[in-house]
Amino acid sequence: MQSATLKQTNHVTEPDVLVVEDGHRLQVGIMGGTFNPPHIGHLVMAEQVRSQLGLDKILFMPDANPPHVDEKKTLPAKHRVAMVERAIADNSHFELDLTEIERGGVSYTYDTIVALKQQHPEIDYYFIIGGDMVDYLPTWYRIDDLVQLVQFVGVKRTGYAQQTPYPVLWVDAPVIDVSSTQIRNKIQQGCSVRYLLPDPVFEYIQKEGLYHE
Ligand SMILES: Nc1ncnc2c1ncn2[C@@H]1O[C@H](COP(=O)(O)OP(=O)(O)OP(=O)(O)O)[C@@H](O)[C@H]1O
Ligand SMILES: O=C(O)c1ccc[n+]([C@@H]2O[C@H](COP(=O)([O-])O)[C@@H](O)[C@H]2O)c1
Repeated sequence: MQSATLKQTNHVTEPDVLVVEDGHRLQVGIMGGTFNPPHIGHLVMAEQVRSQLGLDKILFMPDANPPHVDEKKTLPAKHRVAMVERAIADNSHFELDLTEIERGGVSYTYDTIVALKQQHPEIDYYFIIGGDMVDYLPTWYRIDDLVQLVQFVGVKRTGYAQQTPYPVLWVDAPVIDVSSTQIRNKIQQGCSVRYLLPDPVFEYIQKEGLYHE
């Protein structure tokens, strides 16, 4: 794939101004999640998808209220946004996107992709999900319409084929068996989480006293 030239603003609350200068469509991945907190599993899968599919960039998009998670258990958006900023700061291909936080309400991916495609018809979007989530795609809001608008990318265990009624592009990546839930539990138990998330994220958690109760 020939790469397109990106021109972007640094203002995180506005969608980036993306200009295709050589006539090629931009290929942009979306890593959506609660990021409570972001961890190396998210970063490894995003980087593997970017590199293996030759995507121009990956948008890290924290959700406002995730469709399948109990709202009361989710940390306020300002903390999750601050942690994502810190987690992706050293990768120039990664970018924070506040589309869902700013829209508020339940973050249905269909609504998000419709909004993004209206703003940027020149971009092809790839929505990245963990292989385990692919089984749940039939439960997603307006999934039959959504698959017409976005290419789903499933990150799978090497050599493990998965069946799905929907078109999913599979990418192999090392299995990093870590989750935000596991990290929250470890912090609460006073157990080390070093190397499970980037140091700047852990420093933020400590500074703000998150997850200790
Ligand atoms: N270790 C991992 N390896 C591959 N994919 C992952 C991993 N952790 C999360 N994901 C994927 O990242 C996306 C966002 O996940 P999310 O922010 O909910 O993280 P999580 O670790 O699953 O959180 P929680 O434990 O709170 O449910 C989802 O598509 C999920 O499948
Ligand atoms: O739109 C839906 O129905 C839908 C259902 C489940 C998950 N999602 C999106 O998938 C991403 C990962 O979800 P989660 O619950 O693992 O944080 C996040 O961006 C959610 O908004 C979307």
